[in-house]
This record gives sequence, structure tokens and C-alpha cells, in this order.
Amino acid sequence: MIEMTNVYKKYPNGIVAANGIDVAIKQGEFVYVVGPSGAGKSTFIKMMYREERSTSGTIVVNGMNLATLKNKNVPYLRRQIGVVFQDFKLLPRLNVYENVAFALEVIEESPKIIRKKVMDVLELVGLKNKARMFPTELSGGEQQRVSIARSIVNTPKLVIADEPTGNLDPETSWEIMNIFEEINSRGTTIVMATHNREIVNTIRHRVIVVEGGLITRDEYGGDYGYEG
Ligand SMILES: Nc1ncnc2c1ncn2[C@@H]1O[C@H](COP(=O)(O)OP(=O)(O)OP(=O)(O)O)[C@@H](O)[C@H]1O
Repeated sequence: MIEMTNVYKKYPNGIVAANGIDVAIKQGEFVYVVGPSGAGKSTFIKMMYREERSTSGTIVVNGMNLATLKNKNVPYLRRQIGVVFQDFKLLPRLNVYENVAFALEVIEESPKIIRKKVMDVLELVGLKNKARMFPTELSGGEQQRVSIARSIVNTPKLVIADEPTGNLDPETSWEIMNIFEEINSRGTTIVMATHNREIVNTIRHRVIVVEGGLITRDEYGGDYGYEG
């Protein structure tokens, strides 16, 4: 579902954030991306949804070649990928329900179907009873649940999460991880950049270690994998 071949990324300031990355991730996998700060983890995952373009190399996601994908087709790619951020990125003027419904972007769907989809994902993340509340009225963990609900309401095959527990306390982080586990168990691929050693070493999955723009280790059921 994701294939990168000899991917190189140089930012305009001259920093090389990917220096020949080769990787293949199959449908249904759960992959942690770990490594020191500045190693290139965010760049690696941003290239998967064309938030950043590679300078050279090949990236194929869901059968689409991201090097040649026209800008006008990027929204089509994005509809197939859910993205979750460390800082949630909810729309403050919209309530929980509206934040999730907004992501559907489906004019052709009837309001009834939209309502069903939104309430189903809110139930999955345990927020059905807070649908009318606004982001500022929610805890950090609840805000992250909304952002996860938003990421999956389109039923994407792939969810990319960049440090989703980075702003959360340990107990809340475990609750959020349980939701990702549930989503993964339904067949969705998860790619998650994280600094959370305890989670990586407890809920075992494939671990990709990125250091200096390179994959230095890639192991199924691996541990956190680097000192730092
Ligand atoms: N938009 C940008 N323009 C220029 N340089 C950038 C840009 N984004 C990232 N970089 C540089 O690329 C390198 C890799 O950054 P990246 O954010 O991918 O690392 P990271 O492993 O995700 O780090 P962290 O764990 O701190 O989030 C860093 O040296 C960073 O300064």
C-alpha cells in the first residue's frame, strides 16, 4: 500500500531530511516510526500524503505515484488517508459533530447518511454524548478522540499519525492507543511517528527507526530501537 524507492528529500535551506529511503508497508500493518528529534520522521510521513514532495525517488501510495500525481488529484489521495496530529488541529468554531462531519466533504451524501457515519465514529471513540460540545470544552484526550474520529469518518485504508500522544498524559495516551488498536484490527493500516518508548515496547508492532534521513532499523515486533 506504501512503497518508497530510493527517496531523497532536500529542503530549500539545503537540509537533507531523507537520504535514500526504501520501504514497503502492506495493507493492514501497524508501523511505528521512531528516531531522534530532527531525524526525518515527520518528513518521511508527510511525503506519504504529499504534504511534502520528494526531491527524487519513487513513492506509491494506494497505487498512486505521488511524484507524478497532479496537484488537482491530491484531494483524491487525501480522501483515502486519515491524518492525526499531535496538536489535534480541530476547528474551534465548530462543535464535535461538525468537526467530524466537515471532513466528509460529500455533497452527494444525504444528511441522514452523514449523520449515521459521524455518530458511528463518535461512538467508536467514546464521544457520542459530547457531540454538541466545542473543542475548548474538551480535555486534550477528548480532542484527540475527535481528531481520530475525523480521520476515519471517510473509512480510509490508511491512517497516518504524527506523535498523536505527544501532548497527552500517560493514562490518556494508553486510551488513545486502544482506539488505534481497534481501528487497526478492522483492517486499516496505521503509520505512527512517536517518541513514546513505553508504548512502543508494550504494544508490539513493526518498528522503523529513522536516523539522519535513513532507515537504520526495521523490525517486526521490535523495541524502541535506539538510545535517546
Ligand atoms: N519545512 C522545512 N524546511 C526546511 N527544513 C526542514 C523543514 N521541515 C523539516 N526540516 C528539517 O529536516 C530535518 C528533519 O525534520 P523532521 O521534522 O522530519 O524530523 P523529525 O524526526 O520528525 O523530528 P521531531 O522528532 O523533532 O519531530 C530537520 O533537520 C529539520 O530542521
